[in-house]
Amino acid sequence: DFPSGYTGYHNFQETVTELNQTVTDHPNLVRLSSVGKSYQGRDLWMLKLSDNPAVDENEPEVLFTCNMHAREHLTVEMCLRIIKQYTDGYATNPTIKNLVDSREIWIIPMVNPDGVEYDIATGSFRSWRKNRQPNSTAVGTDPNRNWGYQWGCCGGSSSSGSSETYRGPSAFSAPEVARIRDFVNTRVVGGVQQIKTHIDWHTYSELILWPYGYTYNDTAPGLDATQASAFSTLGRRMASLNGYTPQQSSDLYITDGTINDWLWGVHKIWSYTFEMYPRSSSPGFYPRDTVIATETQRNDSAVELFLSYSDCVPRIIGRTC
Ligand SMILES: NS(=O)(=O)N[C@@H](Cc1ccccc1)C(=O)O
Ligand SMILES: [Ca+2]
Ligand SMILES: [Ca+2]
Ligand SMILES: [Zn+2]
Repeated sequence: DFPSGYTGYHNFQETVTELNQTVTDHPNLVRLSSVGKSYQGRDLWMLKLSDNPAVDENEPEVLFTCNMHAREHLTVEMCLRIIKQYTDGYATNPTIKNLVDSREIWIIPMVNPDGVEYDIATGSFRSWRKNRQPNSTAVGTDPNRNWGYQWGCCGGSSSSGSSETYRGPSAFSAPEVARIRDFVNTRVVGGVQQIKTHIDWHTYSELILWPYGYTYNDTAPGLDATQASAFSTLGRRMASLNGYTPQQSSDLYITDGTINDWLWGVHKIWSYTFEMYPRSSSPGFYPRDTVIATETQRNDSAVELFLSYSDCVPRIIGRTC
């Protein structure tokens, strides 16, 4: 489990308990389901947050994914913060009520439960990143290099099983990735993808990143200048609210097979990565639990702005949808 100084972070079971408690406390706002199983058989839990949550209403849908990388424990706390903010705040905050009533928000707080449990199993952190799926030479596929848009195209991932950025033997070979793919694919209703926007939460560096990651070019097939402008305008506006640095993800380094590139490339979902606190390698992946409240609440206004534009991101540059 988490060592002393870090017990405020949620392990897999504590996350499940928190989700179940949310259902108990707010049965008219949330519905809990699993999108399937991790490699080692843990449920990939997903909470739906909306009015009439048992009904598929014609409302823009939003996806939040957290803890794809095992050691990035602050990110599960970010998903739990969003859940708390938009359930506990519903009765008293009209802005929150309006957003919950007019959107359907899907939250997957722990994308990589096997990796999380492995990272904390000995009581000392192991700096584990990947999932726990064996490969021909080692263990672990990087879930953020295993998506099937421009998979392995461009030197933004590794073919070596021991690498931290191992892309897997094929796209979607990681069960955790395949299960989220399957869920997103079910949200194509009448030929229209219902999910409009997405944030994938990572640590660290305090960045807001948008596609594409596989090319340095600002525009590329399926991402024109207007769309690039909408991505950067919303990205910059959110960065002004949380103090992170906004940039196209390839300005950081080239990546291929990321969730962002697949969600945009295949589904035209406005997909961002937020790299949370800290800015640098001290304390890097392992800030003590005393920072959780501050560093999750730091994103409250950016998340609110994001949800407000989730019906039509190009509205931020004066376009209609
Ligand atoms: N969280 S991190 O340390 O793994 N960094 C991320 C950064 C990242 C995330 C999404 C697109 C491009 C780059 C990564 O997947 O490499
Ligand atoms: Ca609804
Ligand atoms: Ca819907
Ligand atoms: Zn990460």
